[in-house]
Amino acid sequence: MSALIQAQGLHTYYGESHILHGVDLHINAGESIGLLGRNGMGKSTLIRTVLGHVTATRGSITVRGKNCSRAQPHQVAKLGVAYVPEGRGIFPNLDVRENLLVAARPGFGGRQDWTYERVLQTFPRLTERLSHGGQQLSGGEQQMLAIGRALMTNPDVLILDEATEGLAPLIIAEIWRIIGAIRSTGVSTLIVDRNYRKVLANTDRCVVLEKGRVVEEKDSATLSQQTDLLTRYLGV
Ligand SMILES: Nc1ncnc2c1ncn2[C@@H]1O[C@H](COP(=O)(O)OP(=O)(O)OP(=O)(O)O)[C@@H](O)[C@H]1O
Repeated sequence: MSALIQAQGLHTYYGESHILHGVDLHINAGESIGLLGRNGMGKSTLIRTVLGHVTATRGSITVRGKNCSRAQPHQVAKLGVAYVPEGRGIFPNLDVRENLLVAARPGFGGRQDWTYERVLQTFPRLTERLSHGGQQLSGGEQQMLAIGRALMTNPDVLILDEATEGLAPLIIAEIWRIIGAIRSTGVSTLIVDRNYRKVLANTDRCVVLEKGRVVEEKDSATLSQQTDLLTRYLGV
């Protein structure tokens, strides 16, 4: 299987701080990957490096075989990689409908699978809020809108960093349902979430980071049985 995203030997710094120490990551078409590790281990930095928000000082990144080691975020996005950032990034002054439509564009190779109607079918709650401004939405609705906006770009890979952070339990359950629904359509997902059990249950494979290094990489079903490893690396 050819990897949609292939990162090898990434070293990333913030100023003098050396955060990633030779990280490899690959995501195949249709695959769902979890990124696990305690706070501050480099999960968001890895995502930001792959997306081109930060440039690795060493290592290589390819997306669909194209060299993206020095790519800008919009170039990575054009290759079919969508990102739902921690903190959401919706337009507060636009209503739900406008927020979705302004994000719409064909995916890589002109794919237009995710129409406005289809996105709304996935998010019944947004359908009830179409004319509400972004700033009038609850945190959970804003998160759904952020995911909906990412889908409007017809991505092949959807990256979710702490998608359930700070939300009420019922809304969290709804977000996981949505992630499952997206996964079943064949879109690849890369998921970071504090609830490692949910990550393990909703992914094919997990990569565990500790202090900027990959310390485990296993299929999620196997890893979920290995409580010794989970205790060691996730402190649970
Ligand atoms: N913009 C930045 N400038 C300097 N240091 C940073 C910056 N962002 C993150 N760091 C540091 O880099 C390290 C890795 O952070 P990162 O956010 O990638 O970890 P994480 O595994 O995603 O953890 P968390 O769940 O807490 O976000 C931490 O020590 C953090 O303090």
